[in-house]
Amino acid sequence: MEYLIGIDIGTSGVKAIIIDNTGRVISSRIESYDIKVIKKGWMEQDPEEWWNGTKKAVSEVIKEGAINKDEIKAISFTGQMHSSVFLDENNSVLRPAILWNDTRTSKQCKEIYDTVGGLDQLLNYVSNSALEGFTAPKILWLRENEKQNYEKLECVLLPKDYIRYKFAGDIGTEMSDAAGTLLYDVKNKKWNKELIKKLNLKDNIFPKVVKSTDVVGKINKEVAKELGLNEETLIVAGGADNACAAIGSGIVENSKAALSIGTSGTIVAYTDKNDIKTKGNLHFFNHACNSSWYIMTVMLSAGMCFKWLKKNILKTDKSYDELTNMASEALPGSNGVIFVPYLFGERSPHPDPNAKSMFYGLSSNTTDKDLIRSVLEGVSLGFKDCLVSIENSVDIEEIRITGGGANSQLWTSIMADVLNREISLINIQEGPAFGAAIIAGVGSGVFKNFKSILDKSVKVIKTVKPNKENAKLYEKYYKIYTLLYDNLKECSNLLS
Ligand SMILES: Nc1ncnc2c1ncn2[C@@H]1O[C@H](COP(=O)(O)OP(=O)(O)O)[C@@H](O)[C@H]1O
Ligand SMILES: O=C(CO)[C@@H](O)[C@H](O)COP(=O)(O)O
Repeated sequence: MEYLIGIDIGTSGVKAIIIDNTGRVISSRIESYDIKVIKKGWMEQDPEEWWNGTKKAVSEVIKEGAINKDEIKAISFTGQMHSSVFLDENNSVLRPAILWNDTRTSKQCKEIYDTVGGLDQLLNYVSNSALEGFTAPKILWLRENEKQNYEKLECVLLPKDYIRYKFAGDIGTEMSDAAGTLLYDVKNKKWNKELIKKLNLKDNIFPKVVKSTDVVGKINKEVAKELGLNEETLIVAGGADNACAAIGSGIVENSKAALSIGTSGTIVAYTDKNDIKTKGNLHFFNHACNSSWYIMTVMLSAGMCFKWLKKNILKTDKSYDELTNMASEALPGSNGVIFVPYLFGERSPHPDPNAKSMFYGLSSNTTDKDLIRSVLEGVSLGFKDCLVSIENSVDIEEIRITGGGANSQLWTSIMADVLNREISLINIQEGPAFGAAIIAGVGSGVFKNFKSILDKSVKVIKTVKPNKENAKLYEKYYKIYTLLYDNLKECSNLLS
């Protein structure tokens, strides 16, 4: 038997999983860590914590899997996108990593637009708009605020590439993570030297870019010894977490999309075309398979809204299942209440840090059941807003739902009704780590290609059809939902 390890450097922890050469998950382990909130909007993590977490998670997952370590053929990596690891000439970390959800760089985003001459020009360069979370504004921030660190800066890496460096000693990245830096020419697959020059950034700090499935070396002898792994274990480049989550859901051909109700909410749609026009309200990144691309929307708070309602408003110890049972007793439409989910501002389809969340339509008859249902409906309306934008660029025939929210029958049926689309549930809920293990398998030759192994291992286990009557009601709610953002934009700006 041959085995493969996938490692996901997530925001709340590192997850390691082992799969076998049929794509079956053998064991899975998470080691959690925290985000350091330095001050409002400043989010950091120490790469050393990722590394310690990784070593623990890998040791444990091997123990739990009870497999012969010599049969582990390859390891690959995935992780949070955009977060910056700054290295000096000795490849030592210069300062804690600035994370993808850090918003300290609004000034630098404006500088990027001013320097290149606006959104259209930036889209011509890198196919994406300047968002605070992306890597480029973080490098500009370092240059302006920590001059000494910028002077010592020799390389910028993404989180999973730093961990890959610790495993193999190889400094580099691959296309799907390079795409999220805002300095990579996504269409033509190379660093955009012209943009790097315009921004007057050092041009030697961007590492070589390989394909996700490239074998970048063998495991470093000391790490092999420490983790008890065979020195012949291959290290495969890997991919960004959203690309790997898409692979792990079988999104490897046109007209398929994955919709994830996690802490944030994403829709990722596959495309083999490099000329997608997005107006900057969608992300357009390189995929980690088939030399393709994907279009993505990101809602900053999706499942987060439900967690917030449970903890901050209802202040209850009831489980999510108990709460959704309560919500199922409220009628569709939540007794006239519409929830707008912009708890952290929003990214898609409105890149607007000032966007505000609200319950609209509260009355003296509103119950806690209505509030819970309205949160599930409001988050689903946010997904509808994203889907409408994506479908202006590509056609989607199949939507596969994943993430914690997909555990709820009620939420998935509300989603089907709001989107007025059939939704598929799949057997794999391992997320990006599973995609990384698949990449390890394709890269090391254990699997022939992505499609053949994913057709075998990722199966649709259920389809949820929309209820026509509810869909009609939610069509009306969607109209009101979009009007709420458009009409209250000025008030939201005034309140910010
Ligand atoms: N049984 C459930 N019913 C409804 N929602 C759930 C359930 N379990 C988890 N969730 C939702 O999923 C969210 C967590 O999603 P998950 O994909 O596990 O998180 P992350 O994106 O942080 O990895 C929770 O905040 C909650 O909103
Ligand atoms: O910013 C993005 C994508 O553009 C996020 O999806 C990050 O990639 C973080 O992912 P998690 O660790 O929260 O899953």
